Amino acid sequence: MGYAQLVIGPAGSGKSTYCSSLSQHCETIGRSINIVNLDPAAENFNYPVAMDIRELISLEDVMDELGLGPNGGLIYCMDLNYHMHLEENLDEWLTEELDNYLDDDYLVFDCPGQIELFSHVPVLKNFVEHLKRKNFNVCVVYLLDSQFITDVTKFISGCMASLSAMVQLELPHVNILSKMDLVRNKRDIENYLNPEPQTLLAELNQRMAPQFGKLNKSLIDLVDQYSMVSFFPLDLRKESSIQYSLSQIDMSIQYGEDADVKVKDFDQEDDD
Ligand SMILES: Nc1nc2c(ncn2[C@@H]2O[C@H](COP(=O)(O)OP(=O)(O)OP(=O)(O)O)[C@@H](O)[C@H]2O)c(=O)[nH]1
Ligand SMILES: [Mg+2]
Repeated sequence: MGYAQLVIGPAGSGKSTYCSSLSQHCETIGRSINIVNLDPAAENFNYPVAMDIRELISLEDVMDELGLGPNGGLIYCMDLNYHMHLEENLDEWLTEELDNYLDDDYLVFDCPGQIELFSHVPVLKNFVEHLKRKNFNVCVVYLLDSQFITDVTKFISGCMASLSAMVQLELPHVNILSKMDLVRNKRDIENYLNPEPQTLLAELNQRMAPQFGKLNKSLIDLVDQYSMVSFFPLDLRKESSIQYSLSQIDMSIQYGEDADVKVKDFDQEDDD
């Protein structure tokens, strides 16, 4: 059994930075972890790259040859079904690369930020099926920028994007609020880490015209029913914060038996 995190989230939400901090953290604690670049548009990394999709396909070539823009080009690059005509397709490339990893190996996939990849295009879904066939326990790590969460409407839109990924990928799912170091007023954010549905609804109603009342109620019910209004704050300056997120993720993919101990290590007090 292998283990994998699929790191997704809106463009610029901090996925690659998270991967590099995680890589450093694991090096510090002497844990083996392999970061995979799945972003054909990526230019440079601050982490050692174990596998790199750019070996297979480059966004620049696709844009040049097919006359696509950056977003269309990226979706093209990522789609397994489009690769039939390539000498080597993504499926084969993955199979070959994954064969280098043994039981118990832990992979972290740094995905591109195009929201289409996890909202309606089946690319990541196919990719996940492939990992499952290869006997990987996979979970989604959805990163949302803390700066999104300064008001309730942005929060709901971030939740909806996360929900698309949950519905489409059907995997264990960990929501993380990234860039906590940028949060000035901690109290604002704390209200959103584990909010009461009723409070959210009241805020939403206050922000919007009265005719949206029913829609707001349905939205909040939906978010509540998927019990997804729960984000872990991640502050990359703090080892304890990285450790805590990692322990939550590990639990969701049943990695390691000492997960309980790791949770206890986290001292919430040092956040203040
Ligand atoms: N202050 C702060 N800045 C961050 C943090 N994480 C990422 N950033 C900054 O946010 C920007 C985007 O970070 P990336 O890690 O490239 O984000 P990404 O999600 O990989 O972006 P795409 O791959 O383009 O979707 C960069 O300027 C980072 O330096 C963080 O924890 N704190
Ligand atoms: Mg990135």
